[in-house]
Amino acid sequence: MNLPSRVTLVDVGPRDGLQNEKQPVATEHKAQLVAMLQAAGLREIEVTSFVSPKWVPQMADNEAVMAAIARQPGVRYSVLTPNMKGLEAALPTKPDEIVVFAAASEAFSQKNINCSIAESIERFAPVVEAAHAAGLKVRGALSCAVGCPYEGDISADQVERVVLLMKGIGVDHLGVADTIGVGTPRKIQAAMERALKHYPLVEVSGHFHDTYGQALSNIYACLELGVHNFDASVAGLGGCPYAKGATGNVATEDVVFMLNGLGLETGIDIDKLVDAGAYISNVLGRPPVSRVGRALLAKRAG
Ligand SMILES: CC(C)(COP(=O)([O-])OP(=O)([O-])OC[C@H]1O[C@@H](n2cnc3c(N)ncnc32)[C@H](O)[C@@H]1OP(=O)([O-])[O-])[C@@H](O)C(=O)NCCC(=O)NCCSC(=O)C[C@@](C)(O)CC(=O)[O-]
Repeated sequence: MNLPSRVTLVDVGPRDGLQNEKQPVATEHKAQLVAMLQAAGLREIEVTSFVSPKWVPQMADNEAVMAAIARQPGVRYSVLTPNMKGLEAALPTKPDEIVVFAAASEAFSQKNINCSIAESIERFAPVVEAAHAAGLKVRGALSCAVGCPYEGDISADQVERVVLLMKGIGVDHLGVADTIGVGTPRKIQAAMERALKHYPLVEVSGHFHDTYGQALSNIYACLELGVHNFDASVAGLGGCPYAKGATGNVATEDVVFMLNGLGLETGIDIDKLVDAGAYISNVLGRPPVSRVGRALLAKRAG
């Protein structure tokens, strides 16, 4: 089987990873995390979100974080914007890309962004148009692509329905997200195939939480389809505020270790990545969730 020879990883740790932290994380630590990720070779980093600070207090310093990052040429910095208010606040901070986020589940859409799927698409349409007018690419995240914490199983038909809605408003890239990590390889492939019916391979990505330990298998299953863009979160940081019990995204270190073993290029230096994971874990006062991170740190310590 021919797997893609090169894989692009978006580290979503600074946003998805930290958004659910109860203790405030200082802006300087967030900026330092971004600096260490780019030093490790990450070329796409999801930095923050322009959402309501009442809903997600940890992201309230979005403007300050965007001002504090030391931008490196060739690195793309993305931010989440759920509505025009978010986009208008984000644009002056000069992101390279914005992310709108819908769900394949009505209940999750209500809990996460306080509106139905149809209303969310209506809200995103002017965001996409304005982002394009500003020369920015728009990624779309599609949450609960295989399962929802409120509705249970989600069918591939439900996924395709929202994929088409996103495509209809001009979203450039479609990220298939297993928000609560219940997906297994064939289910993930079924959801992914619906995205691939409407988006080219290069504009589809996987975003897999590792709650049930399936994320690496799911990434491999997507590689088998030729998908070569994935989100991951350094140190396995994260969890969604609207998906109780869901753990973080698959750890970037674990993904890079697997891809290195498969001989697939990422351009990422795993030792520097482990440093970034150790740094933020130290800030948070707990060991990295990443098994590779923990193993390599233990090896270093002798
Ligand atoms: C979407 C809203 C804002 C709707 O929230 P709402 O309450 O329906 O909005 P509203 O328009 O009625 O406004 C209510 C208040 O929020 C303010 N407001 C309104 N919009 C903004 C904004 N953009 N930035 C800052 N403030 C905003 C607005 O100004 C007003 O302020 P007030 O008058 O009460 O002082 C809210 O539901 C929200 O912020 N939700 C948070 C969603 C979120 O961040 N979820 C986590 C990220 S998604 C995710 O993690 C999943 C993903 C992407 O990783 C993939 C996966 O794994 O599934």
